[in-house]
Amino acid sequence: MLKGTEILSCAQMRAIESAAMASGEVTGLELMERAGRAVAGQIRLRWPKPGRVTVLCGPGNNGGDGYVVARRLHRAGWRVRVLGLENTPGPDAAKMKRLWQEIGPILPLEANLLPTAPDDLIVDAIFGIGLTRPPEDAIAALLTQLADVTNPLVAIDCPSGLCLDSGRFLSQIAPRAVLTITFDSLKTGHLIDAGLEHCGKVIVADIGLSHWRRYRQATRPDGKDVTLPRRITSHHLRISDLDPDTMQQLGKQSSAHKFSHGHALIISGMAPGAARLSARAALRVGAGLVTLCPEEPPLDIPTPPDALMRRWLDEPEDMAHALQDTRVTALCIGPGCGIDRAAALLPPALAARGPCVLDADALSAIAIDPNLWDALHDGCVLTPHGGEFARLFPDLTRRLSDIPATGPAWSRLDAAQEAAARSGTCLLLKGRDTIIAAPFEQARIVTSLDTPWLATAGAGDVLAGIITGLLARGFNPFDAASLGALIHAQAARLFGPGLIADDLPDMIPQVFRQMGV
Ligand SMILES: NC(=O)C1=CN([C@@H]2O[C@H](COP(=O)(O)OP(=O)(O)OC[C@H]3O[C@@H](n4cnc5c(N)ncnc54)[C@H](O)[C@@H]3O)[C@@H](O)[C@H]2O)[C@@H](O)CC1
Ligand SMILES: [K+]
Repeated sequence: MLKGTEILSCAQMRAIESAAMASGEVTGLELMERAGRAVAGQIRLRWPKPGRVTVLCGPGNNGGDGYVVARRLHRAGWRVRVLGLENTPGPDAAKMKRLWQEIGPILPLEANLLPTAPDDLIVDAIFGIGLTRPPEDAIAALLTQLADVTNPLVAIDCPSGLCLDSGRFLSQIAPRAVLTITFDSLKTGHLIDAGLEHCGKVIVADIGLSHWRRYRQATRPDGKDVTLPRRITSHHLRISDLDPDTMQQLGKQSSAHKFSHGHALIISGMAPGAARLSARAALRVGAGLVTLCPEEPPLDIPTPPDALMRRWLDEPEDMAHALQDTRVTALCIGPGCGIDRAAALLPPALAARGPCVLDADALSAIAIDPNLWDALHDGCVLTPHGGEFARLFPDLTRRLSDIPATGPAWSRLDAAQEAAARSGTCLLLKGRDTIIAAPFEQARIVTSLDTPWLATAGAGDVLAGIITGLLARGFNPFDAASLGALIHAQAARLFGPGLIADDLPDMIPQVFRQMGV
């Protein structure tokens, strides 16, 4: 079963930590020592020669981790400066602070004391998952300055000011880390919105909590009650997460024939190149047959690929007629279609209630016609980019653009999940942090920060085609959309610079080979 790596919310992380401590098998102090040890270890791995480091320690346990890092780097021969706060932190952090004070002083946590030498490392241990409101006064000034420094910045749990539930900054200006070390699991904010860009490389350190992540009993056998972690609701999906069943399903069996892999119809319209890109992608991803459906009679169209079939589809009745063929297993409407043509063809297309990708002009048509909206069903996959999402869900987009005053801030993940619930369809919100949400399902995130060349005309048409091809082959909408996003990003990654949308479908065989399909 397609799954991915669990992502936790901050509340889930806290619940797991509480469950671990309530068990009596580990203390908060021990967890803090493990966390600090993991961070110091990662720093020494990447900067093997001891240098100079300034550790910025905030008011809570994130700061406590910072004091552990300071102690451990000092022990490893680093020249360590610590900037911290006077107010007494919680008991564990206070203990770690005292242990550091036996080694060295604590300077005030002020912007003017940031290092001036450009090579000095900075460890950001000001705020982690405990940030609940925008930083103020001296800390706000320090974060502003921190956003400007060019020194390598290592963040403990996250760059300070980031809301780890939403990936949005509660501070006005955000520091940018080269390396972030987080604990036990990724949090949503590492993967979406500004967090994706500002965390740098994210390392997940195992601090021995995984047992309690799976823990589901309210009372342990020894009679102790523990706080239950809430259900895991989202996953990060990467090529390495694919399971043998999915890979087998992506492959083709020697006994199968073309109809075993479905038949996709791709509606073409005023910009036929877009639909051809979708159709080519649907073929490459393994649909048995793909038919391009233009509005003019396709008497003599010499455009490749020759493997494409063509069928004239003009009036709504033509669509209804085409969908009576039970061998048609998926439909794609939107790329280059034209809003009027999409609006005319959508009623019979949706009435057939088969698997269907709705992209581009189909989304614009749905945004202005409540009847089309009402006809959506759970076989549909909506694939909006930010602008199309804003037309479909203006209120959700407004919430995303409001400056958050408290954490957890409303996130792109929240928006995609709410949109999927409202529409009753699977929804794929495109971006470098593509979010795939389906009603009553866990959401998935596919990241592609390292594929800037995907920002090119036609890339979305290819994605729509890949998903349509996978739907045609029998993948359910949630899996088809998730795998589609994954294959699409990997195709761009493998091609690299110079990519145009036409290249993407032809990279799919290489993606499959790399996956081991
Ligand atoms: N969850 C876990 O399993 C573990 C967490 N650890 C660390 O503990 C951190 C969480 O610690 P805390 O809960 O103490 O929270 P933080 O250390 O992230 O934040 C410190 C405190 O600052 C206060 N605060 C929030 N917003 C503020 C603002 N704008 N201005 C001033 N003060 C503000 C809050 O009261 C919060 O408790 C994690 O990020 C991680 O670094 C580790 O020590 C070990 C294990
Ligand atoms: K931090």
